[in-house]
Amino acid sequence: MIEILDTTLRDGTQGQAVSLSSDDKVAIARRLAAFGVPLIEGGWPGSNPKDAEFFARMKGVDLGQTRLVAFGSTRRKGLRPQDDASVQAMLGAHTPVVTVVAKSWDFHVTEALEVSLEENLRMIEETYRYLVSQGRRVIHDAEHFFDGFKANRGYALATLEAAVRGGADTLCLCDTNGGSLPEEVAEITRIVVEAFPGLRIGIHPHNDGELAVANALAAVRAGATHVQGTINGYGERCGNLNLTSTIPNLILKYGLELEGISREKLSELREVSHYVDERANLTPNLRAPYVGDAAFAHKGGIHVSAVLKNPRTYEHVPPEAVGNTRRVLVSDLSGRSNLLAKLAEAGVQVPKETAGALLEEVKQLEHAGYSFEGAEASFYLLAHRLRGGKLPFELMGFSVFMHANDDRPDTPTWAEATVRVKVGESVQHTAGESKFGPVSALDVAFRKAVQAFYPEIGEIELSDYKMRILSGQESGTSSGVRVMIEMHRAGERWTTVGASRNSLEASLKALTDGYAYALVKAQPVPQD
Ligand SMILES: CC(=O)SCCNC(=O)CCNC(=O)[C@H](O)C(C)(C)COP(=O)(O)OP(=O)(O)OC[C@H]1O[C@@H](n2cnc3c(N)ncnc32)[C@H](O)[C@@H]1OP(=O)(O)O
Ligand SMILES: CC(=O)C(=O)O
Repeated sequence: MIEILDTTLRDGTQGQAVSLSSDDKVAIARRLAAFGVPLIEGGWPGSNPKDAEFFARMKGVDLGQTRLVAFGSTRRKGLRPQDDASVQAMLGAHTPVVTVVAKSWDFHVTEALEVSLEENLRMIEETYRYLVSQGRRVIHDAEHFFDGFKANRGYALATLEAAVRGGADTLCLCDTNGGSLPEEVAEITRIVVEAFPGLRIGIHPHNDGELAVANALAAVRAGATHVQGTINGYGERCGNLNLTSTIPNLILKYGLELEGISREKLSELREVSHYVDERANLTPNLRAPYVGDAAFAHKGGIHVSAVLKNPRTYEHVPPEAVGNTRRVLVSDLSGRSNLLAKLAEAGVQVPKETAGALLEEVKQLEHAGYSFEGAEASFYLLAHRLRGGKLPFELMGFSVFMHANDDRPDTPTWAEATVRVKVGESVQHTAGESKFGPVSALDVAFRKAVQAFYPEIGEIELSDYKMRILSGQESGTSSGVRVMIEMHRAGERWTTVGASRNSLEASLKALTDGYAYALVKAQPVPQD
């Protein structure tokens, strides 16, 4: 049975760009407890008022089977634990479990702590004896254990012995600098497991060599039964062990049982990962194994063709096992299978023989700068048109003027736009203005032209607008651009694409596709 200690709220917040309010910390602790994480390290109460406040707020919170853990360090040199403010703050958090970081590398003892090797051993033993006497379970975080072991094996093992004499029940071996290799971790962990029978041995790897997951798995194979990491791998420098990759590896690949986190619970993994990113105000990693949007996204035509026949051909685990979904991407690397699968998602059945024309057009447009991979609404419209479906309007032309008031520099610039749009048999010629720029003015003019015929477009809002220069085009301001636009209405979101050497034309194409998609989707889909 493997015990997971989540340190997202402590070591995770030591990562660059990771900052959590105490509200965020409470919410994340609740979510992790509902997921079944047995130990949640909430922070260092002696470090800052926010962490102290978090532990005070958590006193009234029921986390079920989950136990909250306070973090701290061994007593300062020359002090009794009873007189050490940091040790007292750990106790003041009133958690049943504490994790204590202690030095195990002789170099660190003399260089960073600036104490003798003997004093460090006393600091460990006395701190733990005191914490245990106060009713705490003590997890010993052996900082730099692997580097320490390689430098001075005898001393590194002596620090563990001091921890055991003090009453620690878990010896967690930390790869603090994150540079160890899996074979070293496996060998050293095995030696420690054999040297301390009956004690729980743990692993706390960092990801500086991008080996944290491999190192955790190596340690577990060598006998470690306690694993420390963070959701999404947040943490100091390159991050901590990513639990969102490690937990499914332990359960699905090694068939191990995890305390509190069952196979069924694993189906919440993607949601937990995105919840924590949302709380931390960080964009989810597209390519995150198991939980990322791309983790089960198939793009190559050959892959899609095979996946549609049997998903195991290109998927190492079923996406639903971790709460993710399979996605088929449409691009210039597509075959007819991609297109057919994408159309089927939208409820449109097309025989494989008639998908050739659509495939050809997709490849031509992608060559011209379009990207349908993330612009599923534009792809849908393209398919609709090629299958003889009518579009609700036709854009016939547009013009844009920018006005700047040179003699009144305090007056903002403003844009004026006109559009000509054919709706049914009627040609509308309308104008719009905006102080927010030419795309906004075009939008005002366009809505004016179309809204009398389709009042529902008044409910549609723009949520995102991205423009980027097309790769491979190094022609300065005359380079082609691609514009991606996201729109929403009543909880539904869709994305469109436009590409051109003229940024306004690309914008207007993506914008009008966005409105057309909403109107076309509202009509019944004609079937072949
Ligand atoms: C591997 C890890 O992730 S360990 C956790 C690291 N996390 C953090 O440091 C975040 C929270 N830290 C803090 O808020 C502050 O650093 C505090 C409150 C802990 C200490 O602040 P300060 O008292 O101003 O000390 P400062 O941060 O400058 O230096 C750290 C001190 O801790 C000492 N120290 C380091 N490790 C240990 C240890 N295991 N046991 C005892 N003392 C330690 C250092 O020797 C140094 O002492 P010195 O001031 O006598 O030189
Ligand atoms: C304790 C800890 O966070 C480390 O050694 O990395």
